[in-house]
Amino acid sequence: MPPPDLRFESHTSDGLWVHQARLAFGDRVLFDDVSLSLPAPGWSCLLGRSGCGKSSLLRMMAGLSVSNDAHLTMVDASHHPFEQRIAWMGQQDLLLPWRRVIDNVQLGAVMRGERADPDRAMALLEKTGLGWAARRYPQTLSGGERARVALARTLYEQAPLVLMDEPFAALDAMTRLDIHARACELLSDRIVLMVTHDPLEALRLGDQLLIMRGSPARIERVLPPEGAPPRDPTTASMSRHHGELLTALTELSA
Ligand SMILES: Nc1ncnc2c1ncn2[C@@H]1O[C@H](COP(=O)(O)OP(=O)(O)OP(=O)(O)O)[C@@H](O)[C@H]1O
Repeated sequence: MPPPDLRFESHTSDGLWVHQARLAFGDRVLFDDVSLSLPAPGWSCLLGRSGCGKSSLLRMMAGLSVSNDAHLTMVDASHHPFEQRIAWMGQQDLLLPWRRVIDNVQLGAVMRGERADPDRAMALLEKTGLGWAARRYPQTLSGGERARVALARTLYEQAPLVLMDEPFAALDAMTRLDIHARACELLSDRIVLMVTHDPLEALRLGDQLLIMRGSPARIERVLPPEGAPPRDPTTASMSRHHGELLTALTELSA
């Protein structure tokens, strides 16, 4: 049997735009009339001080209810509704302990009542280096291995837009470097918007860095160092950019 085709046609080659995003809780306006543009394909990393509304913006883009006073418009060239075209990866892997790893990868299809594709799930596990773990249960895996299962599950969803809320925050530095490289390769055909608190992670992965600042917050676009992601974190240029970004973020927090 031929291997499953893991290529992906996004139909969003012109990028994706968010317009007029507004979020308020009562009198407290977190952001208003915020716009951002996400390249397709490409990684955008969203940074900003704690509480400025990064996760809320991501949740709003995912169509989740955040507040009675929350609104945004999302458009891309396809003009298809976004509900079926978004994958989510958060800090918690949300793997079901009573299902084997391969069944966790296919969970979305099962929950939607669709026919699962075990060959495709297996091929994605192989791609994340976890083919050997397909029949294991999640609790028998390390944190880094579980994160790779969650990545395979995200990839299983053929969604052009992948929203990530600090997906690698709980991992140690070496495990993070490894999963950065894998995620970068495997999600290279998607539009990724990732919230992160780690400037180095943003510099390593981002095609663009978006910084939320101010009250109400607005979004500033910062270009990362030259070179294609995943960038080597040990170069002098990365160290310099890391320092500059940390300073900028510290100033924002003052
Ligand atoms: N239901 C709610 N009612 C009132 N305030 C809320 C509600 N949900 C969130 N907030 C507030 O909205 C603000 C933005 O929260 P959000 O989690 O989006 O921030 P964030 O930038 O992602 O923060 P962090 O970086 O710490 O995760 C916070 O101050 C939070 O307390």
